[in-house]
Amino acid sequence: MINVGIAGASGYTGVELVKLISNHPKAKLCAVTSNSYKGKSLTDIFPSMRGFENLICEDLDIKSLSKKIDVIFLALPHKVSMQHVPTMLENNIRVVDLSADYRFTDAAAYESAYQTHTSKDLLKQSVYGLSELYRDQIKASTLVGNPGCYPTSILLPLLPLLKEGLIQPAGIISDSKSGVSGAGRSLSLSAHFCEANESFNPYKVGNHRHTPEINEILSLHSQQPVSITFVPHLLPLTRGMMSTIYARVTDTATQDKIRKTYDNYYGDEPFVRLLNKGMYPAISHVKGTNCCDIGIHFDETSRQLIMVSAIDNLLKGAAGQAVQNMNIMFGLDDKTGLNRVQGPL
Ligand SMILES: NC(=O)C1=CN([C@@H]2O[C@H](COP(=O)(O)OP(=O)(O)OC[C@H]3O[C@@H](n4cnc5c(N)ncnc54)[C@H](OP(=O)(O)O)[C@@H]3O)[C@@H](O)[C@H]2O)C=CC1
Ligand SMILES: CC(=O)N[C@@H](CCC(=O)OP(=O)(O)O)C(=O)O
Repeated sequence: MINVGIAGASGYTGVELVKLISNHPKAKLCAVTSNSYKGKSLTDIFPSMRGFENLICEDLDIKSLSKKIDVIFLALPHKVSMQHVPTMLENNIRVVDLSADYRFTDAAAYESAYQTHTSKDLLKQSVYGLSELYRDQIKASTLVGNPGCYPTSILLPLLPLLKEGLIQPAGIISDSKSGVSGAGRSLSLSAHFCEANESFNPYKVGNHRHTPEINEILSLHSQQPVSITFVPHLLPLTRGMMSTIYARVTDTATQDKIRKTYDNYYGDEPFVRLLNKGMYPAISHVKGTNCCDIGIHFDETSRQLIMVSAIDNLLKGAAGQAVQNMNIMFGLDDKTGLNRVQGPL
């Protein structure tokens, strides 16, 4: 059994992790932490979590945690994770960090979006946790920077085609939409019911913090630096995310080559599903699963490719992918403890 701790269990991704680890056949939930609910049970915080009365939130005390856990999920805000990770690694605790603190290799790119990084040395050691594309590095890693939710929905469709030279690095556009749980559990005006309900709006146009993350990863897999146009929108839904991505193909690309490339990269992957020609994803089809569904439309005349992807932002976009990464780190099958098929909704 893998002994697991979850820091930030009182947040939206933290509580998803609690549910996943509690049902995981090879992992045991040994500790949960919260900043403001210390001493309270998960049932006190989330009345729907019946049966978790004995799971009491504790302080993030690394010495005490190191006696009982092998791995910790950090469902903490950016900048908070980096205060703890160096000591966790020194105490032989493996880390899957859901914040942005260890997603970058280039500290300057991190700092362009999040300001000062205080544990830059560890960026050389951390591995980007996009499970399907970084599996070999994740296997050998003690520190995984779990990808952002928008980056997951954008990189999964783009990376295989970019790596194989089938799309042009210039002029890629992603028009993306997220449910409100993407903003986390703490209160904010834009996540207020009356602001989000029955509405739909773009936000952080031209300056969203995920743009440098997406560009860094795309550029690492491209012949030339990539600078994507990324526009996020807020959907009046609790959970779910969709990205509609536009790219120009290269001269060598054909419909057949594009589909075969996806098949080569994802044919054996349990959680990435390329839909048949003419079929497109829906948020309702991936909600509650760790899946990323992808549908494509290729216009031979204009040489324009449209890729549409859908994920559950709290699962493949956060807690589900984090558990998939833990499975890979500990030599388990990716699917262990994760859903490919929705339960009753
Ligand atoms: N929501 C999403 O869809 C996604 C989120 N992420 C990332 O995952 C992380 C968690 O997100 P999410 O669950 O949405 O956030 P929430 O705001 O819902 O939860 C944040 C958690 O962090 C705890 N916390 C806050 N400040 C501190 C602190 N100074 N010290 C210790 N604990 C602290 C909170 O504890 P308490 O409330 O008890 O004070 C809470 O448990 C973030 O980095 C986020 O960007 C990544 C992908 C998708
Ligand atoms: C709707 C909403 O506000 N979404 C968040 C992104 C989700 C998230 O948590 O970002 P990370 O994946 O980097 O942690 C945002 O736009 O900042």
